Amino acid sequence: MTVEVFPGDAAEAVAEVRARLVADGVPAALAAGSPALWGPAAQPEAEIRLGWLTLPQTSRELLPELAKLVERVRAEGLEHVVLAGMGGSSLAPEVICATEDVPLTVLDTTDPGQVRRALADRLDRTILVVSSKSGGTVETDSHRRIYEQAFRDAGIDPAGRIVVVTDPGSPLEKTATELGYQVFLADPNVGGRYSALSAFGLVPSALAGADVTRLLDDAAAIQPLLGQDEGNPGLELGALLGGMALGGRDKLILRDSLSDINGLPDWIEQLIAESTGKEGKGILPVVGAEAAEAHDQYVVNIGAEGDIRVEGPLGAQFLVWEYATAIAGQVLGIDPFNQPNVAESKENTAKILGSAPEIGAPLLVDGPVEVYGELHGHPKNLADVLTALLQAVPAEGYLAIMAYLDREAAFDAAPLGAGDFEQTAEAWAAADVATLRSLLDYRTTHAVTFGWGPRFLHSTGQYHKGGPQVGVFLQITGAVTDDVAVPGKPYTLGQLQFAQALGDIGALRSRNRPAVRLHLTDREAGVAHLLAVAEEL
Ligand SMILES: O=P(O)(O)OC[C@H]1O[C@H](O)[C@H](O)[C@@H](O)[C@@H]1O
Repeated sequence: MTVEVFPGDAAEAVAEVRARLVADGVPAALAAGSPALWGPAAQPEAEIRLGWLTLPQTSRELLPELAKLVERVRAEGLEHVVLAGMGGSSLAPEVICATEDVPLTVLDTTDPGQVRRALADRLDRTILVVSSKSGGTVETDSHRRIYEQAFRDAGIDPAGRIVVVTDPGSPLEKTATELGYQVFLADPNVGGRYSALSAFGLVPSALAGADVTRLLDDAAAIQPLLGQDEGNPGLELGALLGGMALGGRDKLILRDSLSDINGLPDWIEQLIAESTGKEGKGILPVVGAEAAEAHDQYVVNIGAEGDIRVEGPLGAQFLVWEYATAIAGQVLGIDPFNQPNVAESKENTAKILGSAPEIGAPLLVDGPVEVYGELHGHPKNLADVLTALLQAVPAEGYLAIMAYLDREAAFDAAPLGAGDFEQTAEAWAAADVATLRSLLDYRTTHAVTFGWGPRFLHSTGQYHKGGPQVGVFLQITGAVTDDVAVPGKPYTLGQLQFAQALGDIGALRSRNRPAVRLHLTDREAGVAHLLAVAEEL
Protein backbone atom coordinates (compact mmCIF):
# COMPACT_ATOMS: atom_id res chain seq x y z
CA MET A 1 0.00 0.00 0.00
CA THR A 2 1.22 3.47 -0.74
CA VAL A 3 -0.04 6.81 0.38
CA GLU A 4 0.94 9.58 -1.93
CA VAL A 5 0.61 13.02 -0.51
CA PHE A 6 0.89 16.22 -2.50
CA PRO A 7 -0.14 18.86 -0.01
CA GLY A 8 0.31 21.83 -2.37
CA ASP A 9 0.43 25.15 -0.54
CA ALA A 10 0.10 23.41 2.84
CA ALA A 11 3.36 21.49 2.26
CA GLU A 12 5.30 23.52 4.77
CA ALA A 13 2.73 23.14 7.55
CA VAL A 14 2.42 19.39 6.91
CA ALA A 15 6.20 18.90 6.85
CA GLU A 16 6.52 20.78 10.13
CA VAL A 17 3.87 18.63 11.78
CA ARG A 18 5.47 15.47 10.48
CA ALA A 19 8.93 16.49 11.73
CA ARG A 20 7.52 17.29 15.17
CA LEU A 21 5.75 13.92 15.36
CA VAL A 22 8.97 12.10 14.42
CA ALA A 23 11.07 14.15 16.87
CA ASP A 24 8.62 13.25 19.63
CA GLY A 25 8.73 9.56 18.75
CA VAL A 26 4.98 9.46 18.11
CA PRO A 27 4.88 6.96 15.18
CA ALA A 28 6.71 4.19 17.06
CA ALA A 29 4.91 4.94 20.34
CA LEU A 30 1.52 4.66 18.66
CA ALA A 31 2.44 1.46 16.86
CA ALA A 32 3.55 0.03 20.22
CA GLY A 33 0.20 1.01 21.77
CA SER A 34 1.28 3.77 24.15
CA PRO A 35 -1.82 5.26 25.81
CA ALA A 36 0.01 8.41 26.93
CA LEU A 37 0.10 10.16 23.53
CA TRP A 38 -3.06 12.24 23.99
CA GLY A 39 -2.32 13.68 27.43
CA PRO A 40 -3.20 12.64 30.98
CA ALA A 41 -6.94 13.38 30.69
CA ALA A 42 -7.28 11.05 27.68
CA GLN A 43 -5.03 8.31 29.05
CA PRO A 44 -7.60 6.21 30.96
CA GLU A 45 -9.78 5.96 27.82
CA ALA A 46 -6.76 5.33 25.56
CA GLU A 47 -5.68 2.46 27.84
CA ILE A 48 -8.79 0.54 26.82
CA ARG A 49 -9.05 1.76 23.21
CA LEU A 50 -5.91 0.70 21.35
CA GLY A 51 -6.79 -2.94 20.66
CA TRP A 52 -7.37 -2.11 16.98
CA LEU A 53 -3.60 -2.00 16.43
CA THR A 54 -3.33 -5.79 16.79
CA LEU A 55 -6.66 -6.88 15.29
CA PRO A 56 -4.97 -8.22 12.11
CA GLN A 57 -3.62 -10.99 14.40
CA THR A 58 -6.12 -11.26 17.26
CA SER A 59 -9.19 -11.40 15.00
CA ARG A 60 -7.93 -14.62 13.45
CA GLU A 61 -9.20 -16.43 16.55
CA LEU A 62 -12.72 -15.81 15.25
CA LEU A 63 -12.18 -17.46 11.90
CA PRO A 64 -12.82 -21.16 12.73
CA GLU A 65 -16.14 -20.44 14.51
CA LEU A 66 -17.10 -18.03 11.77
CA ALA A 67 -16.36 -20.62 9.07
CA LYS A 68 -18.66 -23.09 10.83
CA LEU A 69 -21.45 -20.53 11.02
CA VAL A 70 -21.07 -19.67 7.33
CA GLU A 71 -21.24 -23.36 6.48
CA ARG A 72 -24.42 -23.86 8.51
CA VAL A 73 -26.09 -20.78 7.04
CA ARG A 74 -25.26 -21.87 3.47
CA ALA A 75 -26.48 -25.42 4.17
CA GLU A 76 -29.79 -24.04 5.45
CA GLY A 77 -30.19 -21.82 2.38
CA LEU A 78 -30.20 -18.58 4.40
CA GLU A 79 -29.13 -16.29 1.58
CA HIS A 80 -30.48 -12.94 2.80
CA VAL A 81 -28.07 -11.43 5.32
CA VAL A 82 -29.48 -8.50 7.27
CA LEU A 83 -27.28 -6.47 9.59
CA ALA A 84 -28.85 -4.40 12.36
CA GLY A 85 -26.19 -2.04 13.70
CA MET A 86 -25.49 1.66 14.00
CA GLY A 87 -22.30 3.61 13.22
CA GLY A 88 -19.21 1.54 13.88
CA SER A 89 -21.34 -1.59 14.05
CA SER A 90 -22.40 -1.42 10.40
CA LEU A 91 -20.33 1.07 8.38
CA ALA A 92 -17.33 -1.26 7.88
CA PRO A 93 -19.36 -4.32 6.77
CA GLU A 94 -21.24 -2.05 4.37
CA VAL A 95 -17.98 -1.03 2.64
CA ILE A 96 -16.49 -4.53 2.77
CA CYS A 97 -19.56 -6.08 1.13
CA ALA A 98 -20.01 -3.29 -1.43
CA THR A 99 -16.34 -3.58 -2.38
CA GLU A 100 -16.52 -7.36 -2.77
CA ASP A 101 -19.91 -7.04 -4.46
CA VAL A 102 -21.66 -9.44 -2.07
CA PRO A 103 -25.19 -8.53 -0.98
CA LEU A 104 -25.82 -7.28 2.57
CA THR A 105 -28.94 -5.47 3.77
CA VAL A 106 -27.91 -2.88 6.34
CA LEU A 107 -30.50 -1.65 8.83
CA ASP A 108 -29.20 1.53 10.40
CA THR A 109 -32.47 3.41 10.23
CA THR A 110 -35.63 3.92 12.21
CA ASP A 111 -37.61 4.67 9.08
CA PRO A 112 -40.67 2.40 9.15
CA GLY A 113 -40.79 2.11 5.35
CA GLN A 114 -37.16 1.06 5.08
CA VAL A 115 -37.51 -1.51 7.85
CA ARG A 116 -40.72 -2.87 6.28
CA ARG A 117 -38.86 -3.23 2.98
CA ALA A 118 -36.19 -5.38 4.63
CA LEU A 119 -38.79 -7.47 6.49
CA ALA A 120 -40.69 -8.14 3.28
CA ASP A 121 -37.57 -9.43 1.57
CA ARG A 122 -37.12 -13.25 1.87
CA LEU A 123 -37.87 -13.51 5.60
CA ASP A 124 -37.95 -17.30 5.22
CA ARG A 125 -34.32 -17.18 4.05
CA THR A 126 -33.07 -14.36 6.28
CA ILE A 127 -30.26 -14.50 8.81
CA LEU A 128 -30.09 -11.42 11.04
CA VAL A 129 -26.87 -10.18 12.61
CA VAL A 130 -27.54 -7.90 15.58
CA SER A 131 -24.37 -5.89 16.23
CA SER A 132 -23.93 -3.51 19.11
CA LYS A 133 -20.81 -2.92 21.14
CA SER A 134 -22.65 -1.37 24.08
CA GLY A 135 -25.66 -3.62 23.59
CA GLY A 136 -27.92 -0.72 24.50
CA THR A 137 -28.39 1.19 21.24
CA VAL A 138 -32.09 1.90 20.81
CA GLU A 139 -32.23 1.47 17.02
CA THR A 140 -30.52 -1.92 17.12
CA ASP A 141 -32.60 -3.07 20.07
CA SER A 142 -35.74 -2.11 18.12
CA HIS A 143 -34.62 -4.05 15.04
CA ARG A 144 -33.97 -7.14 17.13
CA ARG A 145 -37.43 -6.97 18.71
CA ILE A 146 -39.13 -6.40 15.35
CA TYR A 147 -37.35 -9.32 13.67
CA GLU A 148 -37.94 -11.67 16.62
CA GLN A 149 -41.65 -10.95 16.33
CA ALA A 150 -41.64 -11.31 12.54
CA PHE A 151 -39.81 -14.66 12.72
CA ARG A 152 -42.23 -15.95 15.37
CA ASP A 153 -45.24 -14.75 13.36
CA ALA A 154 -43.87 -16.69 10.40
CA GLY A 155 -43.45 -19.83 12.53
CA ILE A 156 -39.65 -19.55 12.48
CA ASP A 157 -37.57 -20.03 15.64
CA PRO A 158 -35.49 -16.83 16.03
CA ALA A 159 -32.71 -18.80 17.74
CA GLY A 160 -31.65 -20.29 14.40
CA ARG A 161 -31.85 -16.95 12.62
CA ILE A 162 -30.27 -14.38 14.89
CA VAL A 163 -26.55 -14.03 15.52
CA VAL A 164 -25.25 -11.41 17.92
CA VAL A 165 -21.98 -9.46 17.96
CA THR A 166 -21.36 -7.51 21.14
CA ASP A 167 -18.86 -6.78 23.90
CA PRO A 168 -18.46 -9.20 26.80
CA GLY A 169 -20.84 -8.39 29.64
CA SER A 170 -23.18 -6.13 27.63
CA PRO A 171 -26.94 -6.30 28.23
CA LEU A 172 -27.25 -7.69 24.69
CA GLU A 173 -24.92 -10.58 25.52
CA LYS A 174 -27.17 -11.43 28.46
CA THR A 175 -30.39 -11.27 26.43
CA ALA A 176 -28.88 -13.23 23.55
CA THR A 177 -27.62 -15.98 25.84
CA GLU A 178 -31.02 -16.24 27.50
CA LEU A 179 -32.70 -16.51 24.11
CA GLY A 180 -30.22 -19.07 22.80
CA TYR A 181 -28.64 -16.96 20.05
CA GLN A 182 -25.11 -17.57 18.83
CA VAL A 183 -22.92 -14.80 20.22
CA PHE A 184 -19.59 -13.52 18.90
CA LEU A 185 -17.80 -11.49 21.56
CA ALA A 186 -15.74 -8.60 20.28
CA ASP A 187 -12.53 -7.20 21.75
CA PRO A 188 -13.69 -4.70 24.40
CA ASN A 189 -10.47 -2.72 23.98
CA VAL A 190 -11.57 -1.44 20.58
CA GLY A 191 -13.96 1.48 20.16
CA GLY A 192 -16.88 1.22 17.73
CA ARG A 193 -15.45 3.33 14.93
CA TYR A 194 -12.07 1.52 15.13
CA SER A 195 -13.72 -1.91 14.98
CA ALA A 196 -13.63 -2.62 11.22
CA LEU A 197 -11.22 -5.55 11.57
CA SER A 198 -12.90 -6.94 14.69
CA ALA A 199 -15.92 -9.25 14.96
CA PHE A 200 -18.09 -6.23 14.08
CA GLY A 201 -16.56 -5.97 10.62
CA LEU A 202 -15.90 -9.66 10.04
CA VAL A 203 -19.00 -11.60 11.15
CA PRO A 204 -21.63 -9.98 8.88
CA SER A 205 -19.17 -9.65 6.00
CA ALA A 206 -18.19 -13.32 6.10
CA LEU A 207 -21.85 -14.34 6.24
CA ALA A 208 -22.52 -12.21 3.18
CA GLY A 209 -19.69 -13.98 1.36
CA ALA A 210 -16.73 -11.63 1.70
CA ASP A 211 -13.18 -12.95 2.03
CA VAL A 212 -12.37 -11.71 5.53
CA THR A 213 -9.06 -13.59 5.80
CA ARG A 214 -7.74 -11.52 2.91
CA LEU A 215 -8.87 -8.37 4.70
CA LEU A 216 -6.81 -9.34 7.75
CA ASP A 217 -3.84 -10.35 5.56
CA ASP A 218 -3.87 -7.00 3.78
CA ALA A 219 -3.98 -5.15 7.09
CA ALA A 220 -1.22 -7.36 8.56
CA ALA A 221 1.01 -6.58 5.57
CA ILE A 222 0.96 -2.86 6.34
CA GLN A 223 1.43 -3.20 10.13
CA PRO A 224 5.27 -3.21 10.20
CA LEU A 225 5.33 0.17 8.42
CA LEU A 226 3.34 1.85 11.17
CA GLY A 227 6.26 1.88 13.62
CA GLN A 228 8.58 3.62 11.14
CA ASP A 229 9.52 7.27 10.77
CA GLU A 230 10.01 6.92 7.00
CA GLY A 231 7.71 5.19 4.53
CA ASN A 232 4.89 5.10 7.08
CA PRO A 233 1.58 5.77 5.29
CA GLY A 234 -0.30 6.27 8.57
CA LEU A 235 2.15 8.98 9.62
CA GLU A 236 1.99 10.68 6.22
CA LEU A 237 -1.79 10.69 6.26
CA GLY A 238 -2.06 11.68 9.93
CA ALA A 239 0.37 14.59 9.47
CA LEU A 240 -1.64 15.66 6.43
CA LEU A 241 -5.00 15.57 8.25
CA GLY A 242 -3.64 17.29 11.35
CA GLY A 243 -1.42 19.77 9.51
CA MET A 244 -4.18 20.82 7.12
CA ALA A 245 -6.60 21.39 10.00
CA LEU A 246 -4.05 23.41 11.98
CA GLY A 247 -3.53 25.51 8.83
CA GLY A 248 -7.27 26.25 8.59
CA ARG A 249 -8.13 23.56 6.03
CA ASP A 250 -10.50 21.56 8.17
CA LYS A 251 -13.05 20.41 5.53
CA LEU A 252 -11.91 17.11 4.10
CA ILE A 253 -13.66 16.21 0.85
CA LEU A 254 -13.52 12.44 0.40
CA ARG A 255 -13.81 10.96 -3.08
CA ASP A 256 -13.77 7.37 -4.29
CA SER A 257 -15.35 7.61 -7.70
CA LEU A 258 -12.53 5.93 -9.62
CA SER A 259 -11.63 3.41 -6.97
CA ASP A 260 -12.02 -0.37 -6.66
CA ILE A 261 -13.12 0.26 -3.09
CA ASN A 262 -16.79 1.08 -2.85
CA GLY A 263 -18.09 3.44 -0.16
CA LEU A 264 -15.06 3.92 2.11
CA PRO A 265 -15.78 7.68 2.52
CA ASP A 266 -18.87 6.90 4.64
CA TRP A 267 -16.75 4.82 7.01
CA ILE A 268 -13.98 7.44 7.12
CA GLU A 269 -16.62 10.08 7.78
CA GLN A 270 -17.60 8.47 11.08
CA LEU A 271 -14.01 7.73 12.06
CA ILE A 272 -12.82 11.30 11.55
CA ALA A 273 -15.93 13.26 12.55
CA GLU A 274 -16.49 11.39 15.83
CA SER A 275 -12.81 11.15 16.66
CA THR A 276 -11.87 14.79 16.04
CA GLY A 277 -15.11 16.83 16.32
CA LYS A 278 -15.02 17.96 19.94
CA GLU A 279 -14.01 20.82 22.22
CA GLY A 280 -14.79 23.28 19.43
CA LYS A 281 -12.18 21.66 17.17
CA GLY A 282 -12.25 19.04 14.47
CA ILE A 283 -12.10 17.96 10.85
CA LEU A 284 -15.36 17.88 8.90
CA PRO A 285 -15.45 15.06 6.33
CA VAL A 286 -17.58 15.89 3.28
CA VAL A 287 -18.85 12.95 1.22
CA GLY A 288 -20.28 13.44 -2.25
CA ALA A 289 -18.74 16.81 -3.22
CA GLU A 290 -16.88 17.04 -6.50
CA ALA A 291 -14.07 19.44 -5.70
CA ALA A 292 -12.73 21.85 -3.10
CA GLU A 293 -14.21 25.29 -3.67
CA ALA A 294 -12.95 27.33 -0.75
CA HIS A 295 -9.69 27.88 1.08
CA ASP A 296 -10.87 25.76 4.06
CA GLN A 297 -11.41 22.64 1.89
CA TYR A 298 -9.23 20.02 0.22
CA VAL A 299 -9.82 16.71 -1.53
CA VAL A 300 -8.44 13.29 -0.64
CA ASN A 301 -9.07 10.51 -3.15
CA ILE A 302 -9.32 6.83 -2.37
CA GLY A 303 -7.56 4.97 -5.19
CA ALA A 304 -5.18 5.84 -7.95
CA GLU A 305 -6.50 9.21 -9.14
CA GLY A 306 -6.00 12.72 -7.75
CA ASP A 307 -3.30 14.94 -6.27
CA ILE A 308 -3.76 13.73 -2.72
CA ARG A 309 -4.61 10.08 -2.67
CA VAL A 310 -4.59 6.98 -0.52
CA GLU A 311 -3.98 3.84 -2.52
CA GLY A 312 -4.15 0.30 -1.27
CA PRO A 313 -6.42 -2.64 -0.48
CA LEU A 314 -9.36 -2.20 1.87
CA GLY A 315 -7.93 -4.08 4.88
CA ALA A 316 -4.83 -1.88 4.83
CA GLN A 317 -6.91 1.28 4.31
CA PHE A 318 -8.88 0.57 7.47
CA LEU A 319 -5.76 0.31 9.60
CA VAL A 320 -3.97 3.26 8.01
CA TRP A 321 -6.96 5.61 8.40
CA GLU A 322 -7.40 4.54 12.04
CA TYR A 323 -3.73 5.18 12.76
CA ALA A 324 -3.84 8.50 10.88
CA THR A 325 -6.92 9.61 12.82
CA ALA A 326 -5.23 8.81 16.12
CA ILE A 327 -2.22 10.86 14.93
CA ALA A 328 -4.46 13.75 13.82
CA GLY A 329 -6.07 13.71 17.28
CA GLN A 330 -2.63 14.05 18.85
CA VAL A 331 -1.80 16.96 16.53
CA LEU A 332 -5.08 18.73 17.29
CA GLY A 333 -4.80 18.11 21.03
CA ILE A 334 -8.03 16.14 21.43
CA ASP A 335 -8.93 12.66 22.65
CA PRO A 336 -9.66 10.64 19.48
CA PHE A 337 -11.37 7.82 21.39
CA ASN A 338 -14.31 9.49 23.13
CA GLN A 339 -17.57 10.98 21.76
CA PRO A 340 -18.65 13.39 24.51
CA ASN A 341 -21.59 14.99 22.69
CA VAL A 342 -23.35 12.02 21.09
CA ALA A 343 -25.35 11.38 24.26
CA GLU A 344 -27.04 14.83 24.24
CA SER A 345 -29.38 13.99 21.38
CA LYS A 346 -30.05 10.52 22.79
CA GLU A 347 -31.07 11.99 26.15
CA ASN A 348 -33.37 14.51 24.45
CA THR A 349 -34.91 11.69 22.41
CA ALA A 350 -35.61 9.62 25.52
CA LYS A 351 -37.35 12.63 27.14
CA ILE A 352 -39.45 13.27 24.02
CA LEU A 353 -40.47 9.61 23.78
CA GLY A 354 -41.66 9.76 27.35
CA SER A 355 -44.01 12.72 26.76
CA ALA A 356 -46.06 14.13 23.88
CA PRO A 357 -43.64 16.34 21.89
CA GLU A 358 -44.43 20.04 21.66
CA ILE A 359 -44.16 20.99 18.02
CA GLY A 360 -45.83 24.38 17.77
CA ALA A 361 -47.12 26.00 14.61
CA PRO A 362 -45.05 26.00 11.42
CA LEU A 363 -43.25 29.18 10.42
CA LEU A 364 -44.77 28.71 6.99
CA VAL A 365 -46.25 26.05 4.73
CA ASP A 366 -45.20 25.75 1.10
CA GLY A 367 -47.20 23.02 -0.67
CA PRO A 368 -46.34 19.63 0.88
CA VAL A 369 -43.53 21.19 2.98
CA GLU A 370 -44.01 22.65 6.47
CA VAL A 371 -41.18 24.79 7.81
CA TYR A 372 -40.40 24.83 11.55
CA GLY A 373 -37.81 27.09 13.20
CA GLU A 374 -36.71 30.67 13.23
CA LEU A 375 -34.87 32.52 10.49
CA HIS A 376 -33.82 36.09 9.83
CA GLY A 377 -35.46 38.03 7.02
CA HIS A 378 -39.11 36.88 7.34
CA PRO A 379 -39.05 34.14 4.70
CA LYS A 380 -42.29 33.84 2.73
CA ASN A 381 -41.74 30.54 1.00
CA LEU A 382 -39.41 27.54 0.79
CA ALA A 383 -37.06 29.30 -1.63
CA ASP A 384 -36.59 32.13 0.90
CA VAL A 385 -35.90 29.57 3.64
CA LEU A 386 -33.18 27.81 1.63
CA THR A 387 -31.64 31.15 0.64
CA ALA A 388 -31.69 32.37 4.25
CA LEU A 389 -30.00 29.16 5.42
CA LEU A 390 -27.25 29.47 2.82
CA GLN A 391 -26.73 33.11 3.79
CA ALA A 392 -26.54 32.19 7.46
CA VAL A 393 -23.41 30.05 6.95
CA PRO A 394 -20.50 31.99 8.46
CA ALA A 395 -16.93 32.17 7.17
CA GLU A 396 -15.34 28.69 7.40
CA GLY A 397 -18.81 27.35 8.18
CA TYR A 398 -20.88 24.58 6.65
CA LEU A 399 -24.45 23.59 5.93
CA ALA A 400 -25.52 20.15 7.15
CA ILE A 401 -28.60 18.51 5.63
CA MET A 402 -30.04 15.71 7.76
CA ALA A 403 -32.90 13.64 6.35
CA TYR A 404 -34.92 11.30 8.58
CA LEU A 405 -36.47 9.48 5.65
CA ASP A 406 -36.31 6.15 3.79
CA ARG A 407 -32.91 6.00 2.18
CA GLU A 408 -34.14 3.58 -0.46
CA ALA A 409 -37.42 5.27 -1.37
CA ALA A 410 -35.94 6.85 -4.51
CA PHE A 411 -35.32 3.40 -5.99
CA ASP A 412 -39.10 3.03 -6.35
CA ALA A 413 -39.00 5.83 -8.95
CA ALA A 414 -37.65 3.51 -11.65
CA PRO A 415 -37.17 -0.25 -11.57
CA LEU A 416 -33.67 -1.48 -12.29
CA GLY A 417 -33.36 -3.07 -15.72
CA ALA A 418 -36.45 -1.40 -17.21
CA GLY A 419 -34.65 1.30 -19.19
CA ASP A 420 -31.02 2.10 -19.87
CA PHE A 421 -28.95 2.59 -16.74
CA GLU A 422 -28.36 6.31 -17.24
CA GLN A 423 -32.09 7.04 -17.46
CA THR A 424 -32.76 4.88 -14.41
CA ALA A 425 -30.04 6.65 -12.41
CA GLU A 426 -31.46 10.03 -13.45
CA ALA A 427 -34.93 9.00 -12.29
CA TRP A 428 -33.48 7.90 -8.94
CA ALA A 429 -31.56 11.16 -8.48
CA ALA A 430 -34.69 13.18 -9.28
CA ALA A 431 -36.59 11.33 -6.52
CA ASP A 432 -33.75 11.20 -3.99
CA VAL A 433 -33.70 13.82 -1.25
CA ALA A 434 -29.89 13.38 -1.11
CA THR A 435 -29.76 15.24 -4.44
CA LEU A 436 -30.46 18.38 -2.39
CA ARG A 437 -26.81 18.30 -1.28
CA SER A 438 -25.43 18.95 -4.75
CA LEU A 439 -28.18 21.47 -5.61
CA LEU A 440 -27.35 23.58 -2.56
CA ASP A 441 -23.60 22.96 -2.92
CA TYR A 442 -23.87 24.51 -6.39
CA ARG A 443 -25.15 27.74 -4.79
CA THR A 444 -22.45 28.22 -2.18
CA THR A 445 -18.70 27.87 -1.79
CA HIS A 446 -19.20 26.62 1.77
CA ALA A 447 -19.09 22.90 2.47
CA VAL A 448 -22.48 21.18 2.28
CA THR A 449 -22.91 17.77 3.91
CA PHE A 450 -25.75 15.28 3.76
CA GLY A 451 -26.61 12.62 6.32
CA TRP A 452 -29.43 10.11 6.76
CA GLY A 453 -30.97 10.28 10.21
CA PRO A 454 -30.49 8.60 12.61
CA ARG A 455 -27.43 7.05 10.92
CA PHE A 456 -25.44 10.31 10.96
CA LEU A 457 -26.14 10.80 14.70
CA HIS A 458 -23.54 8.07 15.25
CA SER A 459 -21.08 9.81 12.92
CA THR A 460 -21.06 13.50 12.00
CA GLY A 461 -23.59 14.13 14.80
CA GLN A 462 -20.68 14.35 17.25
CA TYR A 463 -18.93 16.98 15.10
CA HIS A 464 -22.14 19.01 14.64
CA LYS A 465 -22.46 19.43 18.38
CA GLY A 466 -18.88 19.17 19.60
CA GLY A 467 -16.91 20.66 16.69
CA PRO A 468 -16.45 24.32 15.74
CA GLN A 469 -19.70 26.25 16.21
CA VAL A 470 -20.01 27.25 12.57
CA GLY A 471 -22.69 24.84 11.33
CA VAL A 472 -26.09 25.70 9.88
CA PHE A 473 -28.58 22.85 9.98
CA LEU A 474 -31.40 21.78 7.69
CA GLN A 475 -33.37 18.86 9.02
CA ILE A 476 -35.98 16.98 6.98
CA THR A 477 -38.69 14.78 8.46
CA GLY A 478 -41.71 13.17 6.80
CA ALA A 479 -45.22 11.97 7.55
CA VAL A 480 -45.46 8.28 8.33
CA THR A 481 -48.29 6.39 6.66
CA ASP A 482 -47.53 2.79 7.58
CA ASP A 483 -45.86 2.61 10.97
CA VAL A 484 -44.12 -0.36 12.60
CA ALA A 485 -44.66 -1.25 16.28
CA VAL A 486 -41.61 -2.02 18.41
CA PRO A 487 -42.61 -5.14 20.39
CA GLY A 488 -42.28 -4.67 24.13
CA LYS A 489 -41.90 -0.91 23.85
CA PRO A 490 -44.49 1.85 24.18
CA TYR A 491 -43.41 3.53 20.91
CA THR A 492 -43.44 2.79 17.20
CA LEU A 493 -40.49 3.17 14.84
CA GLY A 494 -42.10 6.28 13.37
CA GLN A 495 -42.39 7.85 16.82
CA LEU A 496 -38.80 6.95 17.59
CA GLN A 497 -37.59 8.41 14.29
CA PHE A 498 -39.47 11.65 14.93
CA ALA A 499 -38.24 11.87 18.54
CA GLN A 500 -34.65 11.38 17.29
CA ALA A 501 -35.06 14.28 14.88
CA LEU A 502 -36.55 16.55 17.53
CA GLY A 503 -33.98 15.43 20.10
CA ASP A 504 -31.09 16.33 17.82
CA ILE A 505 -32.48 19.66 16.66
CA GLY A 506 -33.03 20.54 20.33
CA ALA A 507 -29.36 19.83 21.03
CA LEU A 508 -28.30 21.95 18.02
CA ARG A 509 -30.57 24.87 18.94
CA SER A 510 -29.28 24.85 22.51
CA ARG A 511 -25.97 25.88 20.91
CA ASN A 512 -27.63 28.82 19.20
CA ARG A 513 -26.97 27.53 15.73
CA PRO A 514 -29.49 28.21 12.95
CA ALA A 515 -31.52 25.00 12.61
CA VAL A 516 -34.65 24.59 10.54
CA ARG A 517 -36.86 21.53 10.17
CA LEU A 518 -38.76 20.86 6.96
CA HIS A 519 -41.60 18.42 7.44
CA LEU A 520 -42.89 16.67 4.32
CA THR A 521 -46.61 16.10 4.78
CA ASP A 522 -46.46 13.91 1.65
CA ARG A 523 -43.00 12.43 1.30
CA GLU A 524 -42.84 11.85 -2.44
CA ALA A 525 -44.44 15.17 -3.36
CA GLY A 526 -42.40 16.92 -0.67
CA VAL A 527 -39.07 15.66 -2.02
CA ALA A 528 -40.06 16.60 -5.59
CA HIS A 529 -41.11 20.10 -4.48
CA LEU A 530 -37.98 20.63 -2.38
CA LEU A 531 -35.68 19.61 -5.23
CA ALA A 532 -37.61 21.74 -7.74
CA VAL A 533 -37.34 24.80 -5.48
CA ALA A 534 -33.61 24.20 -4.84
CA GLU A 535 -32.99 23.90 -8.57
CA GLU A 536 -34.57 27.29 -9.21
CA LEU A 537 -32.72 29.19 -6.46
O1 LIG B 1 -22.18 -0.53 18.69
P1 LIG B 1 -23.08 0.32 19.51
O2 LIG B 1 -22.72 0.30 20.97
O3 LIG B 1 -24.51 -0.01 19.28
O4 LIG B 1 -22.85 1.80 19.07
C1 LIG B 1 -23.13 2.31 17.80
C2 LIG B 1 -22.66 3.74 17.74
O5 LIG B 1 -23.21 4.39 18.87
C3 LIG B 1 -22.77 5.66 19.27
O6 LIG B 1 -23.44 6.64 18.57
C4 LIG B 1 -21.30 5.91 19.13
O7 LIG B 1 -21.06 7.29 19.20
C5 LIG B 1 -20.75 5.31 17.85
O8 LIG B 1 -19.36 5.44 17.84
C6 LIG B 1 -21.15 3.86 17.74
O9 LIG B 1 -20.58 3.31 16.58
